[in-house]
Amino acid sequence: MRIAVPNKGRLHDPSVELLERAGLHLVDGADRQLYAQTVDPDVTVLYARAADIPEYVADGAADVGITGLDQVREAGVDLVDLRDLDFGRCRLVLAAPEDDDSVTSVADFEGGRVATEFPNITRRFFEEQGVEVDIAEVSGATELTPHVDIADGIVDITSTGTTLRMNRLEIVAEVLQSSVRLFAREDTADAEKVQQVDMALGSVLSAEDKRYLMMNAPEEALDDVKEVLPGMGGPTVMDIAGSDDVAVHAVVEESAVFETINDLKSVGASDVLVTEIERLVE
Ligand SMILES: Nc1ncnc2c1ncn2[C@@H]1O[C@H](COP(=O)(O)OP(=O)(O)OP(=O)(O)O)[C@@H](O)[C@H]1O
Ligand SMILES: O=P(O)(O)OC[C@H]1O[C@H](OP(=O)(O)OP(=O)(O)O)[C@H](O)[C@@H]1O
Ligand SMILES: [Mg+2]
Repeated sequence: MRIAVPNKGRLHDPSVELLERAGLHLVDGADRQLYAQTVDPDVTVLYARAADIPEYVADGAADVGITGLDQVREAGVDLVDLRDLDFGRCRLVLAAPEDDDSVTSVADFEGGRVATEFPNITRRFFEEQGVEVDIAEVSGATELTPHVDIADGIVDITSTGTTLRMNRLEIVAEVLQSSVRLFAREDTADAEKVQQVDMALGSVLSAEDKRYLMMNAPEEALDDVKEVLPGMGGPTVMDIAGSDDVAVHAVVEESAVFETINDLKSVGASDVLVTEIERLVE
């Protein structure tokens, strides 16, 4: 099975890190190679540009791919969106110069010109809105084009909004919300290996916002301890040799840890350890 992974750009590092954390260690994963083997002899990584990954998966060069939803929509291929991997979160927006009052709505662009690295998404967006525009395809620095009379506005990626602000552009409309996903083809989505990879990636994401709590508690405090533990299922309780205390282990939402520890202390728990969880297969 072959996974297409961004070879460079901002998606490369987090994609590789996620695979590593999922246990799919790259054994000859030197950067900028075309292929890398993983610890699973049946799983190979194919490095490709984020923008080419949708085609690679659609054509069968890879079985699954990790890339942005924006790239899949732009490529216009029909892939199965298996899982949101929770990074590369951004929005594609239509934006225009702050000081240009002639383009403050989508309809204002009628007969105008829009510069973008995403011509297909942009064309579909304006078609759906029933607005006719010329599209100028550019390959970078899109934000400059309205200031040099190449376009009236742009369709481009924004996340923090810094780039738009720096270029004195304001958002006119949202075109697409994107994030990085695991994509498969219709005919690979149910394959056993694909499901295993999907589950492994999912187990990393599920573990991210959880913590593993370990503590000691007097046996008679056990009911109170259980009461204040909001965890998944019941806690694991173990005898401690030569002690009247028991050891209690539980998985707790990270957001609840602070409050839970205070509650645990007040019902008599001691020696509370909080650790991160690498993976959680539910
Ligand atoms: N500012 C951002 N915040 C969050 N995600 C982003 C941002 N910019 C881009 N992305 C996501 O990352 C994807 C790839 O962007 P990136 O800039 O790494 O690639 P690229 O510019 O095509 O790289 P290159 O041209 O160097 O191969 C985008 O399609 C989008 O899904
Ligand atoms: O809202 P912001 O946080 O400012 O992010 C938006 C910017 O991020 C991306 O560029 P990137 O940094 O990937 O540079 P690139 O143009 O070289 O791809 C995108 O093309 C925008 O220019
Ligand atoms: Mg970029």
